[in-house]
Amino acid sequence: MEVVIVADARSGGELIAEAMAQLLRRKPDALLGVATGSTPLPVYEALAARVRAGTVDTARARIAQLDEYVGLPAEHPESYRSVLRREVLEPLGVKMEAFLGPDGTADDVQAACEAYDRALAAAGGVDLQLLGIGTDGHIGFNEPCSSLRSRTRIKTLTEQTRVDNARFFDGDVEQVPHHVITQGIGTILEARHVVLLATGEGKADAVAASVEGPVAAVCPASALQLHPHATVVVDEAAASKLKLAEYFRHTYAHKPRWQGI
Ligand SMILES: N[C@@H]1[C@@H](O)[C@H](O)[C@@H](COP(=O)(O)O)O[C@@H]1O
Repeated sequence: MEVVIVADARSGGELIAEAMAQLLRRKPDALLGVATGSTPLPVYEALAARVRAGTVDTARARIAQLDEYVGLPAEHPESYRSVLRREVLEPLGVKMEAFLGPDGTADDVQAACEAYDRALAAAGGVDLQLLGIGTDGHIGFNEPCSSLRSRTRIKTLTEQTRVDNARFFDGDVEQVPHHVITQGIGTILEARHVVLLATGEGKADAVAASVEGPVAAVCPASALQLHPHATVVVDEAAASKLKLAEYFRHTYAHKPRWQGI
């Protein structure tokens, strides 16, 4: 696992967008796994700026969804499908035909989850999966004690996550669904490169537990320690509880630049 400490969210966005751009230059039909939440927005903005500047071509890029609310119609403005269309696909100029996501309104939710795992595999697997992190260490919607080998499935949100996400539902926690579909931790770990971005002091405890704590289901993001190519990009505030911060700074500062992240 590589930890990169950046000055601020904007620099983190630039760093990860450049990694995505390099991937797309190498593999124009790369499958990018994307996350919702406010943290990844600087990544999408920086990548969209490259598309507008003509330094990266997304004509053949494909986008895969990480998680979804159960029961929200696809056209609901806060369904993650709508959010991703608005914040990722449209700015990047990627068409819905190149989008993969689970059906949050399926009658048979379990079948929809299994179908999504099959669709990801049939698409050749995710090349780069971008993740945020919940204050409790969740990735996707894999709440604490999710199996470290879990597949895409239905989960019940903790109250804390519903409260955290109420800001997208007029601040009204009652509107936040209780159930979600999320790629499992095992599914996420199949991506060729996993990149987690965390910014702000509120994520400092979760980052420290994930990076320097034991691999434990109680902190789902700690599963990234098992991935052969995992990058954790954190701003100064999110890095503030890392005991090995100086070591991470030193190793990244002396890394051959051609290696990228
Ligand atoms: N399912 C999403 C996660 O994928 C995201 O990482 C998390 C943190 O969101 P934010 O980046 O806004 O703090 O929110 C939700 O729970």
